Amino acid sequence: MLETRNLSKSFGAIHVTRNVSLKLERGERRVILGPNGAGKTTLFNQLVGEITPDKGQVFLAGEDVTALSVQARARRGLSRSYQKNTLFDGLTVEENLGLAASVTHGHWHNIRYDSLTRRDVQDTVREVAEQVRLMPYLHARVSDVSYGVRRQLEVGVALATRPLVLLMDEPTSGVGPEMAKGFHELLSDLPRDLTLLIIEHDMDLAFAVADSITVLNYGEVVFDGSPEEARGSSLLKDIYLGAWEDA
Ligand SMILES: Nc1ncnc2c1ncn2[C@@H]1O[C@H](COP(=O)(O)OP(=O)(O)OP(=O)(O)O)[C@@H](O)[C@H]1O
Repeated sequence: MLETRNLSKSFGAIHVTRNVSLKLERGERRVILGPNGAGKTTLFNQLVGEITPDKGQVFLAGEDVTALSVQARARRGLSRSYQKNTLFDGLTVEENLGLAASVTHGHWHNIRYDSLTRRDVQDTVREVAEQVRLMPYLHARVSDVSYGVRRQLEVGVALATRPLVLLMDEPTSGVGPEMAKGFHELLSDLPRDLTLLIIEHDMDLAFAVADSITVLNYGEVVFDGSPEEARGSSLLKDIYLGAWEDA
């Protein structure tokens, strides 16, 4: 469903992505681990089209999308849930989901005042709100909800675009342990045919959600395997030092 072949990117003399080849099957849930500066976010930026690789290719559902824009990739089903603020604070949770769903359903005209009343948009909003557990917050203004609810909404907005592949960059960063646990459950309950690629520092999340784990170090894939194999890997213990004992 999502594949990279020998993806490489340098900034000046620094090789941030080195010949990265990944292959995610439809419905696979892959977590990318790696120490700070390993090149995880830069890899995501190349997958979605924000950064052009120096070398290599990106394939989405079998199509070479390397030369396509962010928007063209999004239209083909590649969606990213952003860590940075991409929500409309002055609107409600429902309106934020509705705007994303409106675009998906092609209601570009008079987007705020007309399209949100449409049946197809409302159905998508309800379905997504249930998936990301936002039903109790639908009518709350985004500026009034907690940080954790905002994180859920960011995932919801991405889901409302009906993606084939969803990329998430540290979805639980900054939320407390209780909230993070709820988030793991939420991710585990997402539709099984949705392909997920998640950058994560939190080992609990990685092992709870992943079918497979890829580890980057200095821009290079140093491990690709199951969570069980990852747990047994001495190489990864070396890379992460004490972090594994906390997992
Ligand atoms: N636009 C840029 N210009 C120059 N160097 C960059 C640029 N973007 C990233 N880098 C460098 O590339 C390296 C990898 O950064 P990246 O953010 O991809 O790592 P990361 O694995 O996501 O790290 P973190 O876990 O801290 O988010 C870092 O050394 C960073 O300073």
